[in-house]
Amino acid sequence: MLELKNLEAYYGNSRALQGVNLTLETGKFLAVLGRNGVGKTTLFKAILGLMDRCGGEIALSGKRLDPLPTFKRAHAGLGYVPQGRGIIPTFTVRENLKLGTFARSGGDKHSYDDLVFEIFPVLGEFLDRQGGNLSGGQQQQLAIGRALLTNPKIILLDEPTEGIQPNIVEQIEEAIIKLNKAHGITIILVEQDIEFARRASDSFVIMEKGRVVAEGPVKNLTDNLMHKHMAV
Ligand SMILES: Nc1ncnc2c1ncn2[C@@H]1O[C@H](COP(=O)(O)OP(=O)(O)OP(=O)(O)O)[C@@H](O)[C@H]1O
Repeated sequence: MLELKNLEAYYGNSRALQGVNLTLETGKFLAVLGRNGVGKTTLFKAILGLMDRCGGEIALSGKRLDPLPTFKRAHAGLGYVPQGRGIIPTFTVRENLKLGTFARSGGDKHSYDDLVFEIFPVLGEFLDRQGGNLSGGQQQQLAIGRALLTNPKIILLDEPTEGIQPNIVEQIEEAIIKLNKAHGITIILVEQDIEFARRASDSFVIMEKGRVVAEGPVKNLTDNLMHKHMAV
């Protein structure tokens, strides 16, 4: 279980997260929704230890993560697929994937090495191609593959379908759902594509101005709520 208690995060003196409380059971799928600039990416960065200043508590399976540096949070089981994918363009696909393995904890037996190429065969075909020469959709697959190679318990995905051509969007969505449903990986997804969020997730939170303003099981994610809190 992942638990956030009164999580705050600051850019300088500006408080971008205003005390977020959240509980996510192992193996579940949570969608984090909200307009641009409400703090969704900041929430991910705070969970991962990528903010300069935070307050509150983060615990994974009862173990406090908030005192730990980012690499130890990765060892504890947090995988990240950042907005914009974060592929190193001059590294090959093989080298980009290798980066994921550096974030594993030693002696970890459970490995998704084969699964990466099973769900994204194109990565196996393009192992020696530079990351920067892949299409946007292929780069997104690479970013998800790299996160999988960290052997995560939870993957945080920040707008994985943003700017991706429609034929690959479907593959990426199905892969994310499979990682959750077939492999038991807990997923937290930031997404503007509400239909994907509805289809894939068990529960949702909607953020405004650094706070959670609505939450519940996904069946309660009504059109009314969407209109009230999102630009649809
Ligand atoms: N590096 C930064 N320095 C200062 N303020 C920032 C920085 N990054 C984000 N912010 C501010 O923090 C707030 C939350 O931004 P954040 O990127 O977390 O929102 P978001 O919900 O992820 O939006 P988007 O959907 O556009 O990615 C915004 O007001 C934003 O302007």
